[in-house]
Amino acid sequence: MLKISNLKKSFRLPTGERMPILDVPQFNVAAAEQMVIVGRSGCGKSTLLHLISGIGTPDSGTIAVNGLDIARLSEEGRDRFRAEVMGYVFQTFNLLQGFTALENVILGMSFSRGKVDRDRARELLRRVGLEHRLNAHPRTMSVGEQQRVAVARALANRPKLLLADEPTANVDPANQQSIVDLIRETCQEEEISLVMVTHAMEVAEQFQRIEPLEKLNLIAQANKAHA
Ligand SMILES: Nc1ncnc2c1ncn2[C@@H]1O[C@H](COP(=O)(O)OP(=O)(O)OP(=O)(O)O)[C@@H](O)[C@H]1O
Repeated sequence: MLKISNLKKSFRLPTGERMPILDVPQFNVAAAEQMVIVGRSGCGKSTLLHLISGIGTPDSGTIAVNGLDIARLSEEGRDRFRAEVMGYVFQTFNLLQGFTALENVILGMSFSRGKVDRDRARELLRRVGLEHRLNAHPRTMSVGEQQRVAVARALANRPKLLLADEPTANVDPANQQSIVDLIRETCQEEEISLVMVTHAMEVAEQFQRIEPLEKLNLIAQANKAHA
């Protein structure tokens, strides 16, 4: 499902110098596999998810998603491919403030070829415990409630690959587990591959495959050696 090879990414510093962030020789995720990436703050986890989703572009290397190298597509091609094939739970939610919870989830569907399925949107919101908040606007919702809307939106489109960046960072333990259960059950039922970033060890430990980014990323290894 996901095949990464020789992926490199750096950012330009204000001084003009380039700071290398990622050097990942290989990272693969099988169809319907569920795995987590862990690692210290700043080691490049969100950057890696941005590259996989095509929000960012690598300096070099290949990122094959469902057989297509996303790094070779135009920006428009990447946006379309992401809308059709991927779901993304952003660390900062990225909900549209002018729309209700239900509308935000429905909007997750309408950028793809799939037809809008209001019942699925309602069902996903029910499963994250927000059936009473369907018509609420994000600004009137708690941070944890907004996070749950973001999870429902990412699953709305029946993606093939779900990228989830700290999807339980802002919720209490009971809601944390219900979000993890919703994500994992939906991914299992619909054969969605899952790449989840988390700092919560009690979440990570529920997965068979836990990859510390420091192990995948030669830059993080070098930084650790110099620390
Ligand atoms: N657009 C950017 N320009 C310059 N530097 C950036 C940019 N985006 C990220 N970085 C830097 O790249 C490094 C990796 O950032 P990233 O957000 O991927 O880390 P992370 O592992 O997800 O951290 P956290 O666990 O704190 O969310 C950090 O040092 C960050 O400051």
